[in-house]
Amino acid sequence: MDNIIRDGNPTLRKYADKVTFPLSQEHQQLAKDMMKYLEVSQNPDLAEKYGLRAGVGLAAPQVDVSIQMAAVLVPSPVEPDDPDNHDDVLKAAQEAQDNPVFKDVIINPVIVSQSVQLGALSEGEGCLSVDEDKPGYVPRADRITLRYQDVDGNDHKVRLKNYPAIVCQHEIDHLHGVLFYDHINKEQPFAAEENTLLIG
Ligand SMILES: O=CN(O)CCNC(=O)c1cccc(Cl)c1Cl
Ligand code: NI
Repeated sequence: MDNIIRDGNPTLRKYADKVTFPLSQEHQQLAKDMMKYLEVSQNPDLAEKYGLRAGVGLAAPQVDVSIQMAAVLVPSPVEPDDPDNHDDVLKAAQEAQDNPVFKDVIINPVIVSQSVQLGALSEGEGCLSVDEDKPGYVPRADRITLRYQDVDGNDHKVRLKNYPAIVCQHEIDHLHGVLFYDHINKEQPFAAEENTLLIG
């Protein structure tokens, strides 16, 4: 996954192609590699060792494959007992990953319904394909109903809210050629429509 493309590469602005089943060997391997990247990037030691930015999602267009596939790994919010104790931090990161809030490779995802209620991460969003900081709220639907196929072609319909819902919308945006900062208010980046839920 050291081949993550950056903003400016036209692939990031394409509407990605639907995936056909059964998955080709190449697409099966890509799904595995993208999830592996997220797992490794969320392990503090390995992330440091390989110089990886942590990610909770990764979309195929970010590795220059314009298909509707994205890996999502939203860990549960486990805090270390003692944040200054390295072993505690590692243990917490492993535990957080072992029972994730949402973990799957979403293929041909469609948001079939979403709340009027908006939500935005209080810290804004980041993207492996956008090197410069883009401060500001990224207003999204706070709750979504998402239909997708997994790598085996099974249909799923899930209801997500708050952080996992935000992450999936960030990834689905990638499949539509949209980047998170497209949603940030240019005049007032931290102005959120009233009754926007600030998350985290
Ligand atoms: O598309 C995926 N990436 O660019 C990976 C790096 N960004 C993140 O993990 C990330 C960080 C903050 C908020 C959101 Cl929503 C996401 Cl997704
Ligand atoms: Ni991104």
